[in-house]
Amino acid sequence: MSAGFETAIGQTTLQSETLFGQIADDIRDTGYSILPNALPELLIRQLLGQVNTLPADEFSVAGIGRRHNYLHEQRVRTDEIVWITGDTISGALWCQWANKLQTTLNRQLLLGMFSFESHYSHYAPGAYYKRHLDAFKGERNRVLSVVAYLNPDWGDDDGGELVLYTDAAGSYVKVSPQGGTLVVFLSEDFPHEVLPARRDRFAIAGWFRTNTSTTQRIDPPR
Ligand SMILES: O=C(O)CCC(=O)C(=O)O
Ligand SMILES: [Fe+2]
Repeated sequence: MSAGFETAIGQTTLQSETLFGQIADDIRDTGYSILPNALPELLIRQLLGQVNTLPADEFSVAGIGRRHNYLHEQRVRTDEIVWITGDTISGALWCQWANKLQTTLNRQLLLGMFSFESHYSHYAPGAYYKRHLDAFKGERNRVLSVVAYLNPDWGDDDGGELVLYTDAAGSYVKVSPQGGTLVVFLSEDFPHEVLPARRDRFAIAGWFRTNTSTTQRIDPPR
């Protein structure tokens, strides 16, 4: 590992503490946080580098729901995903970053987050994800959603915005999937959708979960 790399990581660690504090404040105040230029540039470069070298056959058509009720529902979403593991350098850096966020938010907000799962997503031109919730009330499963965008130079005409509905009256915030932008929100509280893009759109979607293990069933599955 070069000295430059270590320095870069050192710098991002300091910035991360400020950033994580900001996310905690936002979640406490409104339940969501939208921060442009939030992810360390080095991390974005690494993640985009990896997603761009993944062979096409590693992506699978995304489904709705988990395990037994896993459906391929063309009408709801048309993106393709690859689950992220810590087995690659970029995957490990991302999981390390998410882990630090988890620790800070657990300490400041007492959310009881226990594990993290995330995937790369690729939306080909025209692909979309219709309005949905990432978790259902009462399940206490996915607690917090995190979306990180990897697209350099995303233009106003490129589409592909995330629309986050912020109240029952239908107010919303539109977020451009510009590289480095981070969106964090309480999974049960914010319906959202992804509008069709005019160019390839790369992102990471991740979820912090609580531990709902019983003696019969180990959850979350790995
Ligand atoms: O890519 C995005 O902007 C959001 C993706 C999303 O909502 C999901 O994967 O559940
Ligand atoms: Fe979602």
